[in-house]
Amino acid sequence: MPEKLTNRETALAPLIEKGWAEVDGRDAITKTFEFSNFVQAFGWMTRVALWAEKLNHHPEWTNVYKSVEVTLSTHDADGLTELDIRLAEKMESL
Ligand SMILES: C[C@H](O)[C@H](O)[C@H]1CNC2=NC(N)=NC(=O)C2=N1
Repeated sequence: MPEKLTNRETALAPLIEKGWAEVDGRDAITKTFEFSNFVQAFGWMTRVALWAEKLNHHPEWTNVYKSVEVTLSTHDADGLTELDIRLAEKMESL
């Protein structure tokens, strides 16, 4: 069972700088990624999906044309854990 973040502010700071935001009323983070077209957006989702499966940690996300709105939280912990930080960092690097 993953543990909730203890170093919350420190762990979130680099992601906030990259455009992630805390979700109101829920222990989760969100970011909308914008791409140049649908194929770029869906290609990125495909790469993220393979990593999500490898990490056994899955995003909540919605794709509309060339934008992907992502919310990350750990359902098993009912809040943010290190897994959300790792998946967010992976999303930034792909
Ligand atoms: C059984 C399996 O390990 C769990 O259900 C995993 C799968 N992916 C998951 N993804 C997310 N975001 N939160 C979880 O708690 C979670 N749990």
